[in-house]
Amino acid sequence: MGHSYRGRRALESVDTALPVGVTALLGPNGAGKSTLLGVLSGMLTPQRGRVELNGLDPVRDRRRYRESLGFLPQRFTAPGHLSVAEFVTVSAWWRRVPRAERKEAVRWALEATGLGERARSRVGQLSGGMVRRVGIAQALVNAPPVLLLDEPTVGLDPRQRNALRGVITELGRERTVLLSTHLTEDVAAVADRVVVLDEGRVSTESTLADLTGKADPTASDLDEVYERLLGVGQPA
Ligand SMILES: Nc1ncnc2c1ncn2[C@@H]1O[C@H](COP(=O)(O)OP(=O)(O)OP(=O)(O)O)[C@@H](O)[C@H]1O
Repeated sequence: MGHSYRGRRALESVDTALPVGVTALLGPNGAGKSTLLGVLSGMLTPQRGRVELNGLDPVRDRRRYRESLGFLPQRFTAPGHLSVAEFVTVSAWWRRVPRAERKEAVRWALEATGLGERARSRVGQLSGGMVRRVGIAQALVNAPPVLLLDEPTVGLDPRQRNALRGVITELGRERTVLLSTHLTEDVAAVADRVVVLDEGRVSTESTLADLTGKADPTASDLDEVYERLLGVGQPA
């Protein structure tokens, strides 16, 4: 599938299937990562080709499509007057978490993102990193089979980044997680597979082990491979 903004091609032709597990989406600035995640989330409609998620079409099956995924957009915002718990509860309602399960779902999502203590804080009074965590909590709240996370670790402090990596690894055991990142540390810590986008095309699609020739590659192993693949040095 492909996508253009006012005639300018941002995604050329991407044809990929996403298995269960964590796939990291890598690529230089402007490669089309956010556009791809936007199209997969159903927020952007591809001008060419189609998207399907477990047999669901984002337009034809709008409601069920939305319920089967969680999406953290690159520029996540939330109404400042709501408390963290209120906002995540509204997200749970929107994604049709049954009323009887909503409280527990919100508790779990806030716990997973380290927001348990901030449940009553107003979103408008939180720091940038905290708002990012709220964005991750709303993506997780219905424990969807597919999670799309656009740069989830940006703005998080090191402790939270590590905690979130643990949560993502856990979620990836049974779900499909696609996350974009510029940090090879994120990739080494959580990913099973890597998709590299370059100028709107998939230039590489591989397991981490095949890509690096190592069973348990480190971030610097990945930096080396990345440099070789794109000839651009480290991810921007
Ligand atoms: N709303 C928009 N209107 C016009 N052009 C856009 C828009 N959003 C993105 N683009 C263009 O589409 C291309 C792909 O952008 P995209 O944000 O998908 O890349 P990215 O890989 O996520 O980049 P980054 O790593 O910087 O976040 C870029 O050339 C960008 O300038």
